[in-house]
Amino acid sequence: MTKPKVLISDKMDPNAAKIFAERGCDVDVITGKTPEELKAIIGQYDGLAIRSATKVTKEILDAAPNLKVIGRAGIGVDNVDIPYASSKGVVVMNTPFGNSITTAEHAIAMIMALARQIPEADRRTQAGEWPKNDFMGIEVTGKTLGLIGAGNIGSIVASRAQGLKMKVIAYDPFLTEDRAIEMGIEKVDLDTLLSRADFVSLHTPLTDQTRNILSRERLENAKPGIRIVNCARGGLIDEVALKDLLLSGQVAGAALDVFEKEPPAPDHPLFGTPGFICTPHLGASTTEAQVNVALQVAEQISDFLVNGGVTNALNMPSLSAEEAPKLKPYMALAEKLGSLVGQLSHGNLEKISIEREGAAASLNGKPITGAVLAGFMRRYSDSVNMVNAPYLARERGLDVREVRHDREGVYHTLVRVTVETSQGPRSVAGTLFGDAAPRLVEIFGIGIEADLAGHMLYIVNEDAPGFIGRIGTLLGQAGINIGTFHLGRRQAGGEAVLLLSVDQPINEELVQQAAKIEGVKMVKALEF
Ligand SMILES: NC(=O)C1=CN([C@@H]2O[C@H](COP(=O)(O)OP(=O)(O)OC[C@H]3O[C@@H](n4cnc5c(N)ncnc54)[C@H](O)[C@@H]3O)[C@@H](O)[C@H]2O)C=CC1
Ligand SMILES: O=C(O)C(=O)COP(=O)(O)O
Repeated sequence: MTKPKVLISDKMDPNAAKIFAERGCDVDVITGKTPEELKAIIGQYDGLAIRSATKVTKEILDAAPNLKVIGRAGIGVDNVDIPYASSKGVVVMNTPFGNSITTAEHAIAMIMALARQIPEADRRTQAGEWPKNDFMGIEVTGKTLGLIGAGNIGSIVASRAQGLKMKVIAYDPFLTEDRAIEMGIEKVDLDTLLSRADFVSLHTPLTDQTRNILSRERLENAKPGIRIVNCARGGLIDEVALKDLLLSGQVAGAALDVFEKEPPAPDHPLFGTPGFICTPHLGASTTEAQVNVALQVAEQISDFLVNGGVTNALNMPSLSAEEAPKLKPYMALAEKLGSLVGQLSHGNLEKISIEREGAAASLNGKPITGAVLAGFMRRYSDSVNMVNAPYLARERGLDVREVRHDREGVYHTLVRVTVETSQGPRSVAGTLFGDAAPRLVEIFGIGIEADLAGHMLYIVNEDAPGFIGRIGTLLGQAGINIGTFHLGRRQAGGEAVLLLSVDQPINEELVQQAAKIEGVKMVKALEF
């Protein structure tokens, strides 16, 4: 049997190459390639081990017919086009915990560096000055630290900051009151956090919800003299606004480890701004963390290529060979239902129930529950997969109920997902056609039949003549082609839902235009 070939395309601890060789893979270490150069060589590899520098785009994936697995030695996978990798059958894995302590420590280092202006004081002292009178710092003891995102890294930062006698408050839609109490922190909304925090530290992935979360408006309305640390992802902060507000004194200091574009241009607006310090994406760069993630990623990739084992995959379930064929379509259904309910629910999400009815009741419920939770939490975390979703849900205090009904209802098999939101319970249900094809059959109490796939538009409206024509015209004028069209309603003339699959992504502007059409109560663009 020929050995699987693996490429390590980013700088990685040498232990990774050693493990690959020991576990039966041929490994090449070729770093620093341009996308064009990578495209030229990627075709020969079965596995790719990366950090954040390699961008695994559609073009790279199209040039990689043999690629079976991508392993990220680290956490964030926003440099990988996961939907496209999934469509090409490429498994994407990360190492969700290997560098979290190290990154949390970097955030703490940034807090201290800001409080005492260490980089500037060092620069001027080494330049021969003795600027003792120019640097009046602040103590962190007794100050309030506001965490945006309290997952793995955020919660480690919280405990370290508590050791420094800071008061910690957090904004995270997935943080329950119980978990907050356990961590000894206070859960608040974002505006409250910004009005109270002396320091803010960001620890979320970059998603549609978190992009520009520290916008100009939010920064302008924050507590005067606030200090900001970002060791998560570029794109979470409006960098130009940050410069203006540092200059005005509204923001007293900012420490960035990550930038919207990396590496940033040499004339980046923030460079040279008083109160601004930065590091070149060093959050994960310690010997300990790099050994951890290199070993883990090499073990995971080689286990997959040599034995078929799946660990920390973001787009594939872990399953035994016997159960797999029967459960696979259920898991696809479950993930779609979880994702739908996650995309349509807002507010404090503390409870989720997964009911299996008819044929589904007799199956192993764990993978189905895992798939629902993975779909549900996907938009909150890069690291969630069907295997770790139940664990993460438990850790975050999400109350997960699994219910089996042996009776058969209208459908021979049914999976129902209900979340308790601050607006009350919201439930969706689906079945399998021909035991293979997942279909949504109910949405918030309204019967409908639809395949949940690709780009979709969900509309709640008053059932009235002429409405569908108006939506069709709007999409047509925007050059959006409708693939499928599904309707449901409570009763004639009552509340109706419309679910469209479309060939192009729907932008926020179009959503706003659709929301203005007469009779429309709610519009949401969905992605599956
Ligand atoms: N600078 C560096 O070198 C490193 C950066 N990172 C980045 O740190 C970030 C956090 O990593 P982990 O803590 O491991 O991830 P995690 O998945 O454990 O935690 C992320 C948290 O953000 C929360 N969140 C999601 N959407 C939110 C929103 N709209 N508002 C507030 N909170 C929201 C989630 O509920 C979750 O608790 C990731 O972006 C990761 O890529 C990770 C390692 C090294
Ligand atoms: O693990 C992560 O998310 C990181 O951002 C670390 O990035 P790096 O591997 O140091 O390029």
